[in-house]
Amino acid sequence: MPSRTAKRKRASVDDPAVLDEIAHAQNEHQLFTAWAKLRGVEINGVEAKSIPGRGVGLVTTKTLKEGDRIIFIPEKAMFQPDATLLKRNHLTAASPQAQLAVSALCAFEKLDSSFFTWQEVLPDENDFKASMPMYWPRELHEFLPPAVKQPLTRQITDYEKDWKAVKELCKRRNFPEERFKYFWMIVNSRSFHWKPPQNKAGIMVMCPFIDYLNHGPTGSGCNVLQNAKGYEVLADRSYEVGEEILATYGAHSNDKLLVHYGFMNVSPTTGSTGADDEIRLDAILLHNLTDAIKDQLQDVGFLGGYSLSPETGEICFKTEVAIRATLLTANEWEYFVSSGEDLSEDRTKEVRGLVKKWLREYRPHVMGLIESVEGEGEQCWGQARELIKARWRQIGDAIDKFEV
Ligand SMILES: C[S@@+](CC[C@H](N)C(=O)[O-])C[C@H]1O[C@@H](n2cnc3c(N)ncnc32)[C@H](O)[C@@H]1O
Repeated sequence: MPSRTAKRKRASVDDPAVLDEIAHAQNEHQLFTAWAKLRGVEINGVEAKSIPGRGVGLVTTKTLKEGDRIIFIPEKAMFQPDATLLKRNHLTAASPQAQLAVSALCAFEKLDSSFFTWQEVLPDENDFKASMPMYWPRELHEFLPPAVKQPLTRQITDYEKDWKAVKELCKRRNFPEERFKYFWMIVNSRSFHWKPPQNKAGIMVMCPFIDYLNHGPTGSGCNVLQNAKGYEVLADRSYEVGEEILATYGAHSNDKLLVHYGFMNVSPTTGSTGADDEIRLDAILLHNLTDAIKDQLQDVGFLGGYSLSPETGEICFKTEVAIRATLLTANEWEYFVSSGEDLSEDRTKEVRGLVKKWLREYRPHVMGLIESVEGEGEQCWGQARELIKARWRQIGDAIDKFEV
């Protein structure tokens, strides 16, 4: 039988401790934390705090041991798509993101919304305009590296399809497109996948409080696990008081982090962009490969998807294959494709030498782009311009560091 203390951990509407927290809340984050507890969220030893350059994040208020449960979000505390609304408006076939975004829009924007306290701690449209490429004007998109443009184009296509699906409902309820777009972006940057028990279909949900967790690269985040009752966050190591707790959103490159979350991973001490980052080489390689070689690569599924790790200086296997296609005989090349090894002597140096030559030839283009982002045009969209320049500088640094 669970002990009384264990039972008391979950707050109820008349929990005096939580009511006291509400009465003494000094800011919107403390109020929201108490509100989340009333919805059933369990919080152990962390609080929401401003983190320079990261908005708000979760910081420990006591020492924690590895494996300690820091947060628990029961299913009932999650914000889920509104099945009735979706059915009535024939939106059950819309994308999971559209379903959750339009449900959140309708629930959060109601005059008597019970989500007001949550809304108060979410980023606003201006935050998104400053950081999310989807919000930037098309003229600025032109300056983005190709590896950012690619997921951005996909994101815009997905968004447009979702807007088309919900447009009628939004019109009927007098929600301008900007409000749907805002909730679409909220869902994009802070939702979770939830697989309800009893084999029901998986859905996208929003989880109050857990969505304060900022991202850390692979290996630096706490453990966010799903069980039959909800989501829990466990300490991945021991923590001292005042440390930020991170979660890993995925092993994403800075290109993807920028498009989907509006930031890039950079170590404040070393400037390193971390082991998850990669510099895409497609634009460079595809510019230099002949059409015949491209056809050859296409046949074996190796056309595109080339990358360089800025952390280790390694080039990916696809790049190795593509460059070897220009250097080896058909027999030697096929042997490498199937075994990952050179048939006779090791050609790695030659391969890297050619990559270095092509990277050097591309370098002035990087400089030129940094200068043109700075140059002409109005100086509005300042933060957007800084982000674009920062990514080009990271690409430039990786090129400069590349050794044969
Ligand atoms: C799930 S929310 C995390 C909470 C958020 N910081 C806030 O203030 O509400 C995700 C957003 O947090 C910010 N973020 C997360 N991790 C970050 C990091 N490592 N560096 C900078 N910003 C980060 C980005 O704006 C991202 O879109």
